[in-house]
Amino acid sequence: MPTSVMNTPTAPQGTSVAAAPAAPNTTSNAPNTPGAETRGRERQGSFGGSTRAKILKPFNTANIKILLLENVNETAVRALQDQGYQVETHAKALAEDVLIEKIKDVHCVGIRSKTKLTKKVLDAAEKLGVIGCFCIGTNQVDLEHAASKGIAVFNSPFSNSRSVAELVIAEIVLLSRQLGDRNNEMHQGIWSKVSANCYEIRGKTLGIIGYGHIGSQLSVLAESMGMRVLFHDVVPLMPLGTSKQVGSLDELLENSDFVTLHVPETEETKNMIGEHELYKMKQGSFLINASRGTIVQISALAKALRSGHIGGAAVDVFPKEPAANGKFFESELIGCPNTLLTPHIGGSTEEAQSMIGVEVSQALIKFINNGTSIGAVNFPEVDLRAIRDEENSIRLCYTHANVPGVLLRITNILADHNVDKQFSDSKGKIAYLMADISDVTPEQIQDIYRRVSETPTNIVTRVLY
Ligand SMILES: NC(=O)C1=CN([C@@H]2O[C@H](COP(=O)(O)OP(=O)(O)OC[C@H]3O[C@@H](n4cnc5c(N)ncnc54)[C@H](O)[C@@H]3O)[C@@H](O)[C@H]2O)C=CC1
Ligand SMILES: O=C(O)C(=O)COP(=O)(O)O
Repeated sequence: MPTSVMNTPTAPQGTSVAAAPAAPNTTSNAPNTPGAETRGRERQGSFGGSTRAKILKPFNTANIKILLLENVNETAVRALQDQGYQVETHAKALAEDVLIEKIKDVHCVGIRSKTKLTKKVLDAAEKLGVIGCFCIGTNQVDLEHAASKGIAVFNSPFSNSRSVAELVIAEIVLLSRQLGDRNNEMHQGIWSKVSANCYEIRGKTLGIIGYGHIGSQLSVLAESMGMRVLFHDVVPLMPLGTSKQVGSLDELLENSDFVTLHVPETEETKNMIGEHELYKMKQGSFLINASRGTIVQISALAKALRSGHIGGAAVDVFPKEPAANGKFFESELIGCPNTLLTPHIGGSTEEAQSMIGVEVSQALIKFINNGTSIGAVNFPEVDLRAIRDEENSIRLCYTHANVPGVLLRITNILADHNVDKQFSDSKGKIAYLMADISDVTPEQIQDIYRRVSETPTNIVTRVLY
């Protein structure tokens, strides 16, 4: 059972904000930064008129350690520091052995698409309670294993969608005009003015595979450029504008001038585009991949480009990407005709990174301070309305195995207390219960904590004051 600042109270001396109980390995009992406290109150507002909402917190927030990797945006660093947390930042992804050492005693880790949080890495994380993916994709995290350890994972589901969609629009025009090749030639001092096989995109058909946040945004932009849009998705979706959902992947491939991929990396999407699919595509058509590198078979694509069957490709993501800027990149696609290669920059804009920083840091703060798991990708989504700002009121957050009989056990533990409100939900093998309890003495808090955390189904028990 992980014991950490985030989940283990010891000897409460009171329940007010300033006198929050010390965590087990706490050396200082300093109160929160006053700024954070005031801001928190403003955010939560008044509660039922005269009574304010209570600012919940996991003990002394200065004890919460956050590790941010891969140059997570400054908006997030500031927001987390404003809460009084200790924040360590790194510009790059860390090598696995370094990560295993660093992650040992942090309560929260923030990553982007490169850091692999595997079972091995997660098992080394003794105190980890929450992960923030400061991106859309969450395939780099072993989500199920994280959930089994009571670790909630949050991402930013759409803050960089527009940036990806705009990049793809640009690439459609660039491929259609062979701009990558012309640009390379000019940089080598070669003047080569050609119009053969260069086209307007007006009236051409764009085939979108995966009509989610990015695919649907792209659909609107492409139609405004005069394109016809077809899409393929595993679920029936409302077509935007005059776009049309087709019945199969093959139908999309056979009828599109441009094919663009916007699916997540899953068992089903790995190697989704190989030789068979490329040769289903029209002669001279174009392929764009800004989803995940494993979705397209690179050797097959290189072959189809060199043979001229595929007229050009724009590839932003690769099965193996260098760990950091300046590291060597190699791919069979280097040197292929009319092929645009970019270093995974689909979501790399100032706007997107700043919005992602705000969005994910807020989700992390809400989970750490309030127990709120709304928006978690691997965890039951649970929230309660604000707790009354009264001494002796607490919030119990209980992550447990999703098996019969648990709620009865918890009800028995809480039977003699005043449970103001309670909500619980489950996802797969785990469940999460939040309960606000009033009029409890410090001794009773200890007793509730001990009895709940000793239940056989316990994964993580936290008490917030
Ligand atoms: N290059 C970059 O920098 C970025 C890449 N991405 C990648 O783009 C992916 C898509 O992003 P969003 O549009 O936000 O995701 P989303 O979850 O909103 O949409 C994905 C769509 O794909 C569909 N889908 C899933 N499996 C499918 C299958 N086998 N066949 C057809 N459709 C399938 C889903 O039903 C859904 O509609 C992300 O998972 C991420 O990997 C996202 C942002 C930036
Ligand atoms: O949002 C995503 O899924 C991306 O692929 C963007 O990744 P990044 O934050 O640029 O490492």
